[in-house]
Order: sequence, then C-alpha cells, then structure tokens
Amino acid sequence: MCEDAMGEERRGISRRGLIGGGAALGVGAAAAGFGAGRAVAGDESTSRGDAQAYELYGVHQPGIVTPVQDRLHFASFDVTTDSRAALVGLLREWTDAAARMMHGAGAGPAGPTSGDYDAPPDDTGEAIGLPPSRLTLTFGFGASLFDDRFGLSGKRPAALEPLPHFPGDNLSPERSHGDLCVQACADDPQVAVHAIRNLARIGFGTVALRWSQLGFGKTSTTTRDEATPRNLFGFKDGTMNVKSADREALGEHVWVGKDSDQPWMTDGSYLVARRISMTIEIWDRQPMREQERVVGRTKAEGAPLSGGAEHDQPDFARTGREDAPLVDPAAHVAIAHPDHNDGVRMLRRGYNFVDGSNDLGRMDAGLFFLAYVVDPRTHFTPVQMRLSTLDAMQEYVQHTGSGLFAIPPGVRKGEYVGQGLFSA
Ligand SMILES: C=CC1=C(C)c2cc3[nH]c(cc4nc(cc5[nH]c(cc1n2)c(C)c5CCC(=O)O)C(CCC(=O)O)=C4C)c(C)c3C=C
Ligand SMILES: [Fe+2]
Repeated sequence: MCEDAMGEERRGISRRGLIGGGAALGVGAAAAGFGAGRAVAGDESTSRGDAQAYELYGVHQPGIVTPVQDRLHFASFDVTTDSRAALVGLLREWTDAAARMMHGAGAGPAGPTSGDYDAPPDDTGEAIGLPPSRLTLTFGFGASLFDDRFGLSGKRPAALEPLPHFPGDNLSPERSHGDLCVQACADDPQVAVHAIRNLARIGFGTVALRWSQLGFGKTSTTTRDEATPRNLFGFKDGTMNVKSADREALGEHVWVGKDSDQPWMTDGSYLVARRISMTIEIWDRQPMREQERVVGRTKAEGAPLSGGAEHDQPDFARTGREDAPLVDPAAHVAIAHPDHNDGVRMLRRGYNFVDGSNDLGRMDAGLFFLAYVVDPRTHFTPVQMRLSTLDAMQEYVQHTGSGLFAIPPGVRKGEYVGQGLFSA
C-alpha cells in the first residue's frame, strides 16, 4: 500500500471508529454529550426535559434570572468588519451555535468529529462527552457598536451612555469596553470556555476577542432556596439580591419596559461588568471586628450587625454602646442599601476570580461584578458614585476593568439574537 493510501486508511479507521462505535471512549463520550444533544438540535424550542440544559429561546435571554451556575467565561469582542451584512450573518451563526451548545450539541451541525475531512471541524471538540452543564449564553451590544459603521447610530439607547469615571477607578483599556459581549455560564468551566472559544472561532474575520475574564465561584444567587455563596473576603454575598421569583422587582429594576426610547430593547436589560481587584492579603490581616464593620454584616451568618437573621433587613437607626449605630454608616451594605439610593435594586450575578499573582507575590484576585439593571443611569451610576466616595470597603478594592452592554430581549425561534436592532 502506498504511503498516501496508508494515511487515508489510518484516518479512515479512526473516523469510522468514532462514528460507527469502534472507539469506546469516543463513542461513549459522544453519546453522553454531543450525541444526546444532536437529538434535539433540530427542534430548539423543545426543552429536552433535562434539568442540566436550558433553552436559548424565550422572552428574555437566558443567563439573567436563570439560577446562577458555578463558572463563568465572559468575553468582549470588537467587530473588525464595516459590513452590516457580515455582522448580521455572525449574529445568526452565533444564535444557531448557542442553541446547539446549550443543549450539549456541537457548535456546528456536523459536530467535532464528522463533516468534511478536508475542512476544519465545525466544533473544537473539548466538550465531547460533557453534559450541557446548564450552559447559558447571553449576548450584549456595547456603545461603540452604535457608531457610523453599521448605520446604527440612531438606534443607540440613551441608557447606553458611557459610565463616568468613578473616584479610585484604575481601569485598564485592555480589560474594558467592546462592541459585543458574551457571558457564558456553566457548571463546568470546560463547557463555558468551549462555548466562548467556538463563538470566537465562528467569528474569525468578523470579530476579534478584545478581552475576556474567567470566574469561579458565584457571588450571588437568583433563587431563594440556595445557600448564599461567599466572596473572596469570606463573606456571604448576594443575600439581598433580586430573586427570579420576585416578578415585581424584576419588572421595576431589571427588565426594560415598552416605554424605552428604543423599542428593540423592550424585555432586554443593561449589563454592567466591573473587574474589581481585592487586596486580599491586606484584608486577611484585618481583625474580625474591622472586617464585619466594613461589610456591615456578620461573617458567620451574614446577618445585619443591627441584629436578626441573614435575610432580615438591617436597622440603620439601631444604636449600641455610646449611642453609636450598630451598622457603621460607612459600611458597604449601608452605602449600597436601597433605602439610601432612591429605592433602586440590581440583579447581581458576579464571580470570584484569581488571575495568577503579581510582581509582589500577591494574588491578582477579586470579584468580577456583573449586574443587570433596567437603566444604569439610575440603577448603577449613583450607587457606584456613593460606594466609590463613602464605602469603607473602598480601602480594599480597586476597579480595574469596566464594560456596559445593552442586552437585547430573548430570541424567538427562527430569529437571531438582537434581530430587532437591525430590522427597520
Ligand atoms: C455598584 C454596585 C456594587 C458594587 C460595585 C459592589 C461591590 C462589592 N460588593 C461586595 C460584597 C457585598 N456586597 C453586598 C451587598 C450589596 N452590594 C451592592 C452593590 C455593589 N457591590 C448592593 C446593591 C448590595 C445589597 C444591599 C442591600 O440591599 O442590603 C454584601 C452583603 C450581602 C448581600 O446582600 O449581598 C456583600 C458581602 C464586594 C466584595 C464587592 C467588590 C469587590
Ligand atoms: Fe456589594
């Protein structure tokens, strides 16, 4: 047999093995992950009844009120073409790929090990055998998308105006802004990374990755029945978060209504992303009294320092010895509380991160703060202005990256994400 033929044969055996049932690991894995997903990929509106898979299609995008998964890969992209048609084409492809991957299928119709042998696979393969892992993909548009390149300047919502500079900000341009964003959340980090990697691969020639952030350990929940997770200061975080069952609060503080200046944003939201570095080595040397004073809650239970249990409201008027308020007025929860911010609330969905260590041998650690709000001008900027000037926690944190994105409503079957923005 000539060498070419031997090569063909070797490749043939390997592919037939994977497709026809020869390679036990490959096939077993495919059946558990991509195989199972492919069965439903043709009918994306039908839930597979598997608690591990969420649906892309709906009134709102997934990944906002969806129960918060354990892992995050967040990516910001810049569009590298001036072609509106190419941008729309990409959003169509991303929508199809997202629907497939959320069901545990490959990013493309052929999958990682089938398809044209002389072309790159339409899925990269590292998620073969992995279940959907509750993957959600949430897409957003940054202010820079609305410049003159795509004829979208008249479609920019007023709420998407750039965030102001906040005292203490030390934002890195390499970790800020972007034309598009994708938030991938899953219980398995490999599934989240696989999703972003494949969306970036599909976008080659149309978008370029601007920055991305990995997160482990959620710092909030959106359901009442889960235990409140902890941030890297060791405190419960998310106690007073807006919960998915609280429809009234969602309508008031999270979802954009029909009264929006841009009708295409109805049922959408705005995502504020802030990479917040935490000087955990300094924090770790603070007495417990100081740590609890800064947060305004107990470390063990997460209860307000004014008394009661975790989910009780703090009593800011309650005083202790020498008539001093039990919750320091400069405590984080005092500064951020709705009572001191015109009643505004936000749906927080952040993650802990550790991006290695710095030159001083300190951990480059922090909280990748993600919050969904109805309007950042009323629901984020004033709160963050107060925090950056009055919050006792400010001594231990520094904002090092920032992004603000318009999150369009959910996708209807047969449509693509953000379609309303591009229709007349
Ligand atoms: C601008 C908004 C906020 C930023 C930025 C922020 C950063 C940040 N927060 C913690 C830790 C905790 N935050 C807690 C509560 C809380 N935080 C915000 C807003 C921002 N936080 C709000 C609106 C609230 C809720 C206030 C309330 O209704 O009582 C808590 C307490 C528990 C809880 O309710 O979640 C902790 C702990 C860190 C570490 C951090 C930046 C690194
Ligand atoms: Fe907070």
